[in-house]
Amino acid sequence: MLGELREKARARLDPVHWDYFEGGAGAETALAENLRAFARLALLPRVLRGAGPPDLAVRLPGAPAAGPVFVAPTAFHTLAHPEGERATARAAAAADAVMVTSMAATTAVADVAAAAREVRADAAVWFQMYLQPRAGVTEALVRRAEQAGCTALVVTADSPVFGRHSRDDRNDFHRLPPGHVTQNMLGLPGAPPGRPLDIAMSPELSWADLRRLRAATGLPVWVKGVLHPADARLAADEGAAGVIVSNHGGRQLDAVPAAVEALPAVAEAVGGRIPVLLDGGVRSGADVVAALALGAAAVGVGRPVLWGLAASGEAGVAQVLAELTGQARHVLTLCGARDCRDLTPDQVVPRGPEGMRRWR
Ligand SMILES: Cc1cc2nc3c(=O)[nH]c(=O)nc-3n(C[C@H](O)[C@H](O)[C@H](O)COP(=O)(O)O)c2cc1C
Ligand SMILES: CC(C)CC(=O)C(=O)O
Repeated sequence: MLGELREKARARLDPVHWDYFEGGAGAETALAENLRAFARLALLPRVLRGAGPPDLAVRLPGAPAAGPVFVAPTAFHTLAHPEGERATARAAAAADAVMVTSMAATTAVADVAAAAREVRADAAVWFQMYLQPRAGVTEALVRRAEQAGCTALVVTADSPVFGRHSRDDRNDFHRLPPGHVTQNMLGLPGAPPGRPLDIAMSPELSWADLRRLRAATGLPVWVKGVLHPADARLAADEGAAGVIVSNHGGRQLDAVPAAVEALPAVAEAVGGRIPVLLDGGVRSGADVVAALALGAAAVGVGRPVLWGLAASGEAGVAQVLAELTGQARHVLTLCGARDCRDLTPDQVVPRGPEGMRRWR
């Protein structure tokens, strides 16, 4: 089903925009590995545990009762569908999925949050941001997110520079076509009148900037793009609400491991002090359950949401979230789990003859 939506999206989209959504950095090794790494994993169910139908609700800072699948932040949804992020937000709210809206969204955060709340008064919308070096910009964005009613901030830390997306270079796709605007970037300090401020990436950022952000807001602050266990430990020390293990869908450093391969060491380093989320390559309920068993509290999906949106707007995103959540429920039941936390890392083994080695 996801495959069908993907093909429908490909057929509908301008090939240049398809390449932007679908592509990765460099040779697209990390992008491919995100999928291959899940394919290399098998699940070991437990039996006769009297578990009953699983309870899928997860409890996170900024989302007290959401499903285990969230919408990872992706830019430029109006390129996929005229209703853009509003359609995504409505589908996410209806599915109890946290929507992380991007600072590079083509709909203002206030409008994204309002669309979600039309569907559910307590819908969780989080705001993703790249900390901005220009004075006052980050603060202004934080105020907008707070005023919009966002319940958490997500700081993307894996982007000290823009990733080099080979397909975008080939297509010379480096700015939005007329009619599409990064609405969050309008009217900020330094923005040209009537035009959005360019998003800046800065290699100068440090934990001190995260500290400043935390001092400037009462919202929980997640750190996205953590792969090294030592950084996960630092994030916990620094008071982050949680970390998101992610290689940015293979769009930043191409030499990194698959997200799910980085997850176990991060979960171990954090030792339950803060929740760990994961995104990158999640395409099935079995992928969701494998990540939960390896220590994720919930998992994000990026491209599948864009496929749904491009294929059929809000209904397409709803289909993607329903499919993944429905599969996850089925797989949890087959694994004998009561809920999303009732799984252990020993229930995930490598596929192939080596998989069961530890029990021999
Ligand atoms: C088209 C596209 C745009 C993205 N834009 C952002 C963004 O604005 N901010 C961000 O933190 N991550 C961004 N990401 C990364 C996603 O949040 C997420 O890490 C990734 O898509 C997960 O992998 P998946 O697409 O395999 O599910 C983007 C990813 C894609 C595919
Ligand atoms: C506007 C970009 C910075 C969005 C992004 O993070 C990406 O395309 O991966």
